Amino acid sequence: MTPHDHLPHSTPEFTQVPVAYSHPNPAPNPALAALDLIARIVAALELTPLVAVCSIDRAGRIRFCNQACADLSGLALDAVLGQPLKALFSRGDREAEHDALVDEAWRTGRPSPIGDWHVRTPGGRELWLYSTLVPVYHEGELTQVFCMDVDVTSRKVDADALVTAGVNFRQLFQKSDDAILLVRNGLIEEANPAAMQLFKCPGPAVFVGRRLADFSPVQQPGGALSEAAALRHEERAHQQGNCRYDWRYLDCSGTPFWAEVLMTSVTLNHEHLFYVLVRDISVRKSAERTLYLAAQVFENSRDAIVLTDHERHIISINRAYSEITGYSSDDMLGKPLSVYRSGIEDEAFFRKVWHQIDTTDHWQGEIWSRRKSGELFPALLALTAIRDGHDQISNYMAIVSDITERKRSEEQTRHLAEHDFLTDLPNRVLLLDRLSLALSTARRKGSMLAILFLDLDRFKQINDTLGHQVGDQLLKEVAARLLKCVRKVDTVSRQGGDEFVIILADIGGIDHAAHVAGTIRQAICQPYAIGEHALHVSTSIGVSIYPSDGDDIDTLVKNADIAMYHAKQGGRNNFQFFSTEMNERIVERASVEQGLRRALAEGQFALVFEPELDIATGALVAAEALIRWRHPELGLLLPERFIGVAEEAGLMVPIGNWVLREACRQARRWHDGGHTMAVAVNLSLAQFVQRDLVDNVRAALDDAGLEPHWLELELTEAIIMKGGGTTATTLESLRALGVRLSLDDFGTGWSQLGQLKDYPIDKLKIAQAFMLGGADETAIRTIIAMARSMRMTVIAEGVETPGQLALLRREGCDLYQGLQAEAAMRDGGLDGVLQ
Ligand SMILES: Nc1nc2c(ncn2[C@@H]2O[C@H](COP(=O)(O)OP(=O)(O)OP(=O)(O)O)[C@@H](O)[C@H]2O)c(=O)[nH]1
Repeated sequence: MTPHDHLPHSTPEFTQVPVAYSHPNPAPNPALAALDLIARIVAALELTPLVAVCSIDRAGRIRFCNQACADLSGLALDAVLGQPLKALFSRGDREAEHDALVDEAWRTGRPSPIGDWHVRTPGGRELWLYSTLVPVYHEGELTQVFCMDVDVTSRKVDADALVTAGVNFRQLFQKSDDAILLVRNGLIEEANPAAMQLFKCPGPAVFVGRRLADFSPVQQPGGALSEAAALRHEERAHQQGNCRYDWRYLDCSGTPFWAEVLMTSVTLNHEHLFYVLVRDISVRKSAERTLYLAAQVFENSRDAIVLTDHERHIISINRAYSEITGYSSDDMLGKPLSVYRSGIEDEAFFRKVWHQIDTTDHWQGEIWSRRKSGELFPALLALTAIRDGHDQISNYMAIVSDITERKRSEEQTRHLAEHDFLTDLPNRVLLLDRLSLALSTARRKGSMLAILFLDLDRFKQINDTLGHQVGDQLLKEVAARLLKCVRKVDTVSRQGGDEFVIILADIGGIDHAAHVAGTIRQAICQPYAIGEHALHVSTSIGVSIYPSDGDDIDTLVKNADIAMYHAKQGGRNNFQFFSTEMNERIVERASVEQGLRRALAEGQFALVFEPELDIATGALVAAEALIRWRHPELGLLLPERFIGVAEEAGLMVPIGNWVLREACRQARRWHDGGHTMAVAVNLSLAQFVQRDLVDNVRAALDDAGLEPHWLELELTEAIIMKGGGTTATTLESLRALGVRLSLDDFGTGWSQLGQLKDYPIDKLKIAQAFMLGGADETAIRTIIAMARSMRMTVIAEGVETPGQLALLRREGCDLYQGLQAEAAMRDGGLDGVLQ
C-alpha cells in the first residue's frame, strides 16, 4: 500500500501543498519540483521502517498509516484506517495534552514541537515515541495532520540507566568510606569527603590541581623515591587496567599514615584518568608490625620458647630452644610436650601444674630439664595458655630459661653467707639452722644429741707472738682436724675467733659425746707444723646434751659455753659436761679407761677357766678362758664392769691379744702337766675385724709352743654378721691356720642354717638362755639335730641341774659347761687342774 491508495485525491492534489516546514502560502509556481519532492518523501516515509507515519482528517480519523506505524502499534493496517489516533497509542494521563497539540496543529497550521511521549499500544507494550504533528495543506486548505513517530524506547531506557548509574556512582563517590580521588593528566580533579577526612584536609580545594606525590613523603619506607615509585604504579595501572599497592602518605598536617591504594585506569573521551581508591591500613600495618615484632621476639629471645596447639602438641620452637636443649625443630614438631620431660619430676607434679594452668592460665616454677645429650639442667619454666577470640584455649606457650648459672651463683652466695671465710666451716647462721633440724629430728625420734663448745687455749699468745697469719693457718688446721674427728652427719662450725661449736647428731649416749670430746682434745693437742714453726695448742671443751641440758637451741648452746668455761677453769685442755651428774659418770669412765691402760701395762688382768666336759665320758676336753681384772683398789672385777669402757677406748684389741697369748701359754702348761685339752678363747668384734688377727693368733700359738688345733676361737653370731664381706675369708684363714672355730651363744641371733653351712665352724655352743628357767627341750633338740647334720660338735653352757644334764645326754649333746661341770670336776678330784 502506498499513500496514494489512501489519499482521496490523485497525487496532483499535493502540487500546491507545502509539506512540513514549508510556509502555508508558498509562491505560486515552482510547483512541479516540489511535487516531485513530496512524492519522493512520501514514498520514503511509506517505506521507512524507522519512522511510523499516519495521518488524520478533521474528524480525527486515521486516513493514512504506513507499515512501520502499524507494526509499532501491533495492529493490522486494515484495522487502523478510520480509527481515532488514540487507537494506535494511548498516552495515559497525557492524552489531553496530545489532543491539545493536535487541535493546535489544525488551528495554527504549524507543526507541533518535537517531544518524547510515553505510550501504550493496544497490545499493552510500553513505548517511548519521539513524535511530531505536521499539518498538510491541499490546495491551500489544511486537510490532514501527519503524525510522525520514531521509536526511541531502547535509547530512552539506556539513557535512564545511564542517569541512574551516574546518580549511583555519585552517591558511591560521596558516601564511600574509602577515599576516592579522580586524577586527570596527573592532577587531582576531584576528591570525595572520605578523602578529606583521611588526609585531614579542610576542603576539596586542597586537592584539586595537585599531584598525588604532593601527599607523599620524599621516600617510601623501603627507600624508594615516592615520585618515581608513583610513576611506576601509574604505568602499571595504565598497562594492566589497575594496580594495587601499599603506600605511605602524608596527611595535610604532615603526619604519615599507611594506605592500600587501588589505582584504576579509565579512558574517557580519549583521555586517561585514574580513579584512585585509598584505604587507611594503619591498623593492619600496625598489626603486621606487631606480628613481625612478636615473631622477632620469639625467634631472637634468649629464652627457649615452645608453642603447642591446644592438645599440647609442639607446633613451633625458637632458635634459643635449639641452642639450649640441642633439639631441632625436626626432633620436636608434632610431638607431645610431655615427651621432653626430664623424668625428675613425677606425674603428680605435672598434674598439679596443668591443674593450675587450667584454672589460672599460667604456671611458673623451677624444674629439671634435660638436654638432647641427656644432661640435666635447672630451668625456670613459665607455661601460659593462649586463648582465641572465643575465649577457648588455642595454644600453650612454654618459656624455658636455663638457670644453671643463676643457681650456681645463688649457691655461691648462699655458701658465702653460711660459711666462715677462713676455714670454710659452717658459720653461726648455718649452725643454728642445722641445730634446729637436728633438734626436731631428735625430738621426733626421742634420741639424744650433743653440743660441743670448743675454745683454743691461749690462742692469743700465738697471735701475739707469731702474728695473725700464723694464727689463721693454725685455725685452718684445727678446723681440718675437727672434721676428721666426727661423722658426716655431725656439724663442725666456727663461731669466730678461736671458738668452734660441734653438733653430734643422734648419739647413742653421753659416752659417745665424751668419746668424741676426748678424741678431739687429743687430736688438737698433736703438734702443728706451720711454716717453720712447730706449734702446740690445746682446747677446752664444754658439752651439753639434749634433752637433759635443755631443749632449745639457745639453752643448749649457752650451757655448752658454760661447761667450756668450767673446762677453762679446770685448767684447760680438758672437757666438761654441763650437768654434774654426767660429769661424774664421765670422770668415772675416764678413770676406768686410765685404769685399764695401767692394768695392761702392769699385768693386772687374769684368766679363769671354765671346764668343758664330755657328756658321755665325763672327760675334761677343754676349758674356756674368761678374763678378770684384779683392780688394786676394787678387787677382782668381772668383765661387765670394764669391757664397755675398753670397747669405747679402743682397748679390746690389746686386751684380747693378751688373753690369746695367756690362754695359749696356759694350755701349754696343762699339756706339759699331762692334761692335754683345748683352750677356748672369746674373740671380740674389734679383734675379728683387725687385719692382723691371723698373725696375732699365730704369734700367740708360736709364743706358747701350742699346736693350733688345741686353740678354739669362740665367735658370736653378731660378730660373724658384723664382720661384713671379709667374714668368710677371715674364718677360712683361721681354719687354714689349724685352729678350731666355735659359734658362741647359738640360737639367740641370726641362726640361719643355710648361711651357717657356708662357714667352717666346728662347734656350736647352745646359748645359756635355753637352759635358764628349765630347759627349752624343743629348741635344744632342734639345735643338736642341726649340728649333727652339719657334723659339728655341740656344747651346752650354763648347765646348772642334773635334770638339764640328763636332757642333754638324752638328746645326744656332746659337751657341757656350767655348775654341773664344775661339780663333776670337784667330784672327780680334777678341780685343781684349772686353777
Ligand atoms: N689469727 C686470728 N685470730 C683471731 C681471729 N679472730 C679472733 N682472733 C683472735 O683470737 C684470740 C682469742 O683469744 P681468747 O679466746 O679470748 O683468749 P685465749 O688467748 O685463747 O685464751 P683462753 O681462751 O682464755 O684460753 C684473740 O686474740 C683474737 O684477736 C682470726 O680470724 N684469726
